[in-house]
Amino acid sequence: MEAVKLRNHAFELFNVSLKSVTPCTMMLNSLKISGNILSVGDQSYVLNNNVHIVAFGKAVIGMVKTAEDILGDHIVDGIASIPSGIQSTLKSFGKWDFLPSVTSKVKLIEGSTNNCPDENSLRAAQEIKKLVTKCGENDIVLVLISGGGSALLPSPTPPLTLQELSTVTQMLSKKGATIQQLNTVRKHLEELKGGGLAKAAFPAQVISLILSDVVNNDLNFIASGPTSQDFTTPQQCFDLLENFDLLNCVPQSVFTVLNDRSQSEEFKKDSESEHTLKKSVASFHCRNVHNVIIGSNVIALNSALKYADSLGYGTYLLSSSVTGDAEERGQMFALLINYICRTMYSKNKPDQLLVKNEFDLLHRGLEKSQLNELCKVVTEYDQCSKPVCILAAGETTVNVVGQGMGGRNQHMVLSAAIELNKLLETDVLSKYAITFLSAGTDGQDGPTDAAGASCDQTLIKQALKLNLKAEDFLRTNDSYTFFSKVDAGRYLLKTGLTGTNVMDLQIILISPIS
Ligand SMILES: Nc1ncnc2c1ncn2[C@@H]1O[C@H](COP(=O)(O)OP(=O)(O)OP(=O)(O)O)[C@@H](O)[C@H]1O
Ligand SMILES: O=C(O)[C@H](O)CO
Repeated sequence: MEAVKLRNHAFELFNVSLKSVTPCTMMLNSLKISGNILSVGDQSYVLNNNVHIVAFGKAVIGMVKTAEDILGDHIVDGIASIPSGIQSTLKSFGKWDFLPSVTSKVKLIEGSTNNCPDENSLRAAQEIKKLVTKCGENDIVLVLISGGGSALLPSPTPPLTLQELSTVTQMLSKKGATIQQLNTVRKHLEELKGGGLAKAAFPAQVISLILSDVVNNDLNFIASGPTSQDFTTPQQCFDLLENFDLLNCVPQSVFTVLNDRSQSEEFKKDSESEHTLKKSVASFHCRNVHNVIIGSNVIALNSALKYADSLGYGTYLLSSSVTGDAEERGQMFALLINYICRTMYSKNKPDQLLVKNEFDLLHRGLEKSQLNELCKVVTEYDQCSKPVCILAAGETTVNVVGQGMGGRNQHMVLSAAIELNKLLETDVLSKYAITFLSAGTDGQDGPTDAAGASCDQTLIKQALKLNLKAEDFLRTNDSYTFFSKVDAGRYLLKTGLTGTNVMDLQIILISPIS
């Protein structure tokens, strides 16, 4: 019973954190209007029925809606490239405040099912390019960007085709490339990325409002930095393809595009310095651009912490930038759960297994100071009989080798569950109710209909009773099938597309069994 209560709490915490990152709230905090003056951060713009909206990403539909509420008749026209099915999902969840009015001047184009660029998103990207290209210096181009923007703004440089672009990005993603690596390649294979949109919009005044889904909020990589100056090079793309052993697999046109780009003026060495000409060309086009990050996972984490506190948990924020291999991170979280249980169980008495646990965690990248602090707070919570809530967030990667269905969150949770099952042998875990949840705030983990999954220390044993061997599902990247089968799929978290996107959240809840 206790475990089910914790699982429900974890789902609630996740939903609360989603609410805190609704695009509407963040847009209202960022755009201020007084008379005909629009203020965005420290910049002001004169409004004169001169605003053109272009938007792309999983969270931009709600951003468009709020921009319309704020700017009203100043909006002339607009195009938004949004994920397939998002309007009907938002309607079915009653999220009317995310939906632009039927008389909206912004044309919504749905595309890129499962984050794969398609003809619809290609058309949206072409229309976006056309719209910004016709804008002059008195026009304001309001660019609304969120994660998923790369797939929703495909602009392959000929002779590369849309299909070939998809193939290359999927190959890299499945090999476990980070979003920075993936988007480095996209920036050199596509026209509108890496500052390309800013270039097309020049000389208009460009305001980019960006909801971050990238660790450390690096502008250059969110949706492949369409309005920010790029500092990567075609050579880096060759190196990446080589490192991932893909040089012999990618289509010939990839080499054509990268080679052409290497030879272009932008990348020729400036004879006077080691800098490339590219920097000055790009900074020229970006000088009219005001890029503003309007929100990130820190907001989501803080609201979850607050809610956990109101439920009576003692809370601790572990990290807002969890990266690395999902399977390894899953093991790390399991060890961390065990470490916390041991810390509480040992009541400050010498405990050799605790020392070993700490050593393992240090080995997996957690810092000594962090573990000391964690021990201290957990002991305090235990002394006043508080259950514990640890939160983390970020984006991991998976080296997909199998043919199964899954996503990085479900993969991580399955890996954690396997490790917890092994740790159960040490006997301390059985004295605590625990839940571990990892889920994507966009509501879609990989190409599945689940946002993520949760587990406790009994999951693997339950699966074994059904003749399901968790290790096999992990090896074949089939975590979704696994979670769908155990306990009638109750460990899966299904939110539908959420209309926001600030990476993934991890939630650990631990409570002593009374
Ligand atoms: N069967 C699978 N098992 C585990 N992970 C998978 C599987 N298939 C895909 N993935 C992982 O899912 C991720 C891609 O999912 P998706 O396209 O939804 O990315 P995303 O990061 O959520 O998108 P964006 O950042 O653009 O919003 C990659 O990390 C990929 O390795
Ligand atoms: O669209 C993308 O490139 C990713 O979501 C990172 O922003």
